[in-house]
Amino acid sequence: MGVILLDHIKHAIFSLLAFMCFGEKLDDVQINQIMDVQHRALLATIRFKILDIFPRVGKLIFRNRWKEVYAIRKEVESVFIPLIKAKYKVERANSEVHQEEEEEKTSSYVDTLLNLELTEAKRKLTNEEIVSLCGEFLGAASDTTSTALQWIMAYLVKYPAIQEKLYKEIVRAEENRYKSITEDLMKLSYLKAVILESLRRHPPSHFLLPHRVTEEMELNGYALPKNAIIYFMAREMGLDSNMWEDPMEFKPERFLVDGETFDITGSREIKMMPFGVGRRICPGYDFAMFHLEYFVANLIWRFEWKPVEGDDVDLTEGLDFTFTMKNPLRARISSRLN
Ligand code: HEM
Repeated sequence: MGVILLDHIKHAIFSLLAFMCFGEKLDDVQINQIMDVQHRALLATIRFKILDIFPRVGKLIFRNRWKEVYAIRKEVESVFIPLIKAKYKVERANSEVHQEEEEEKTSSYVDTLLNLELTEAKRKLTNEEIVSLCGEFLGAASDTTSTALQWIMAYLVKYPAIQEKLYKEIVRAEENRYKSITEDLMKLSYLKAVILESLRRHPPSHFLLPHRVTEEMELNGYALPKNAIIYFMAREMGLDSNMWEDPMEFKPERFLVDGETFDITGSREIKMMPFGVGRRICPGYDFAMFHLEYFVANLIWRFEWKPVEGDDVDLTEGLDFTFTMKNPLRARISSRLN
């Protein structure tokens, strides 16, 4: 039969991100509630894209759609604001009593936002502004990371030799007992190569966010007028046969070049851009890489993953918010600890 992995991946990633965002270990009921409202808010941004095009006239013509947008926004606020207010109370109590201890504690995203002072406006952020920023954080981080993790696991299920090689690297690191989990992960070059190869083959976003040309210019003989909107084709870059040998093949070894670390930020050379590059690069790329390394290392270290009999692991892409697996990964999992 096998387990369908996607729901578990989504729940695990979302729980971690909600902890980073609100600084609380929320229970499953709260996590499901945030996931649900966040999902519907994201769907609304896609369904109601037209409202961006004619914001003023649209308010009259599409009155009912605007009502729906406000309703979903109110729902998001009703879930997020109590969590923000709870943080606010803790902040105040702590700053009155233990200011020094507080400085040493790890902050959540909401803590940072509560402390932020808008220097020009000389004010703090409102609760509603914090809700929007938390929504952006969870929206940008959750689907992308879950999608990437599912693709990586799909390749490891499909290619047992690659899974075995990765497992051996993880076990070696365990035996060597590096100082901390972060240090362990940094030394696992094959793990990093597997993740990079999967991001090259299946970047969760095929296009980056739209970028606007700020001044008229010429690029490779093409005239780009001021204010033109540019879409970068991230997926095509990773599959360019001028850059990559056998681009359709899954070969993590291509990222193991003489102990060199591949520069995902593209500051030396741009060969692929699953996170974008330059000034607008994904601000969470380092987090995302760390989370992927952490989850993949632990899932492979603890369990052996096999395809379901008669299922060859279908790598066809389908579109959700990101480019995910059309047929979600199913796998047979057995503990390696027996
Ligand atoms: C595998 C996981 C991820 C992938 C593939 C990914 C990819 C991207 C891409 C392609 C962009 C657009 C860059 C551009 O237009 O130049 C972007 C933007 C963004 N990402 Fe990520 N991302 C991931 C995870 C994360 C995480 C974990 C966070 C937060 C902790 C995050 C927060 C953001 C934000 C806030 C933006 C918008 C930045 C802006 O408007 O300039 N992302 N991401």
